[in-house]
Amino acid sequence: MNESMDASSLPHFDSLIHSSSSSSSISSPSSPHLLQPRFPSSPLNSSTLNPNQPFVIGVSGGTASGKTTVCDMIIQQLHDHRVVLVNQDSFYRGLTPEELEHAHEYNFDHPDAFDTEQLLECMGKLISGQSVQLPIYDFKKHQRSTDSFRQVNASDVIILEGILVFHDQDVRDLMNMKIFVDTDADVRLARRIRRDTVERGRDINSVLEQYAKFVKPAFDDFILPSKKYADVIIPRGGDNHVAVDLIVQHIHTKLGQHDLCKIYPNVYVIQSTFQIRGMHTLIRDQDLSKHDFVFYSDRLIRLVVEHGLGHLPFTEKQVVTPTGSVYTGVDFCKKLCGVSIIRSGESMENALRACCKSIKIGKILIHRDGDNGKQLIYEKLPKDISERHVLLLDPVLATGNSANQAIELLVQKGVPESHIIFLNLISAPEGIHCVCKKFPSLKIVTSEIDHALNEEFRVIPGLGEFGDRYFGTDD
Ligand SMILES: Nc1ncnc2c1ncn2[C@@H]1O[C@H](COP(=O)(O)OP(=O)(O)O)[C@@H](O)[C@H]1O
Ligand SMILES: Nc1ccn([C@@H]2O[C@H](COP(=O)(O)O)[C@@H](O)[C@H]2O)c(=O)n1
Ligand SMILES: [Mg+2]
Repeated sequence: MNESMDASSLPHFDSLIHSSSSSSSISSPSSPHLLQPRFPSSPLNSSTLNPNQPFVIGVSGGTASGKTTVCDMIIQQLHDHRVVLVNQDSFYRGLTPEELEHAHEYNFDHPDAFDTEQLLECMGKLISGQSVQLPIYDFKKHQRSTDSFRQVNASDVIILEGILVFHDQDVRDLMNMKIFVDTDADVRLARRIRRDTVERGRDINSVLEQYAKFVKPAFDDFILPSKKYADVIIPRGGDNHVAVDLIVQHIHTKLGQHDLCKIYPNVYVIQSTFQIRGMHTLIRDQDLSKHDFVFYSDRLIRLVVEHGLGHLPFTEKQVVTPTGSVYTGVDFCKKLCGVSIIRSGESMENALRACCKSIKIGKILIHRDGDNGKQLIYEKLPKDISERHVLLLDPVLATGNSANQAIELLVQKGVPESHIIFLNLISAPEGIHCVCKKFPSLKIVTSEIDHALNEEFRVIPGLGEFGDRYFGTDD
């Protein structure tokens, strides 16, 4: 699980640390515990998912690139959320008396300078909603405070910032979003000289010597190679207001989303409006007439289908308008088809036909009461289905067992997983986990994610048997 140390990094590890490594608190890169997964309940590990997990952002970059500045800007703009900042610096190991005597020979830029085990433990607690006391590190004394801590409480957003927060895979796996602050080396060195002489009690010669001996080589060996893990790279750090605004917008969107959308990037819940909530309120009402149930279900289905079509690939197309001007637009994806899971899925066919003229629609029947609870009974699919994008139709996703059976069939027929868009009106979290774990590249588009399944595997609050209510066979 963990990054092993690059052989190329070893020469930069100072002789003092080599010679005293057995007595120093710095662990050997080959310590057996480092080979074990140390924090199994990462937010992306859905089997141990806590539905109220905070959004975790990692911010890395070279020294003095502006990481702390960017984090402060993000925190300021997220003022309507509870946000905490965790600095990797807090987890610097304090130097032993022997190391302190030769502090200028110590490599503070090597991954082993940090207590990553402790960082993982603290992050694990914060992610699971507990408060933690973070160590306070003194850059002048190269020591942690022995009598004071920084109390950090559970939050909606946790920002973990530091030069090497992308180095260790277990730490990376905690993050929902990774930002790399990319600032020119000469700018960084100039800032570092100013900061370290003004704030960290160093003289200019020691800053330059440390930079050449440790900071720059470690940047090349550890920090720069970790840039590839970033989702977003911010050139010019805190000067880049556009990038920071976009990041804050994205975080706002993610915080407003269902937790499952944060975990599974291919799950899309259509943006809720009072119209949509109103229609859901009606179709969930057990006293709604059959006629109205069909009417409002059809309206919602149409919205889901339109939204699903928006996820198909497109090509650029130019047309000439009656004014003689050129309009640059897009051309719809032509190679597509629908597949309905009988019987409820058939209720979605009209909406698909209304949006896509003469679209081919295949059918799959899965019987739920067979030996293993899911048996394929019937299938009729377009012969060239492997060349098409497939809109798979089922208004209610419950356990995900029949959906997986249907998707397996499509994949067997040669449809790439990423060419399948599964459309639902209502999805249960259990069904989403079941489908997304098995088919992570498939997209799910739904109008609402419900609370859970009950002991009879019915979606709660749900709307009862969709097929019976839609086709009038419920009395
Ligand atoms: N855009 C900027 N323009 C000028 N100075 C900056 C800018 N961003 C950061 N600094 C200064 O550079 C130093 C390092 O910035 P900081 O955000 O602490 O970087 P990091 O956390 O990456 O080490 C600080 O003294 C800070 O005030
Ligand atoms: N006792 C220490 C500990 C760390 N450093 C340097 O700090 C840098 C990391 O902090 P940034 O805010 O710049 O990201 C790192 O490059 C270490 O060299 C130190 O000088 N003394
Ligand atoms: Mg900093």
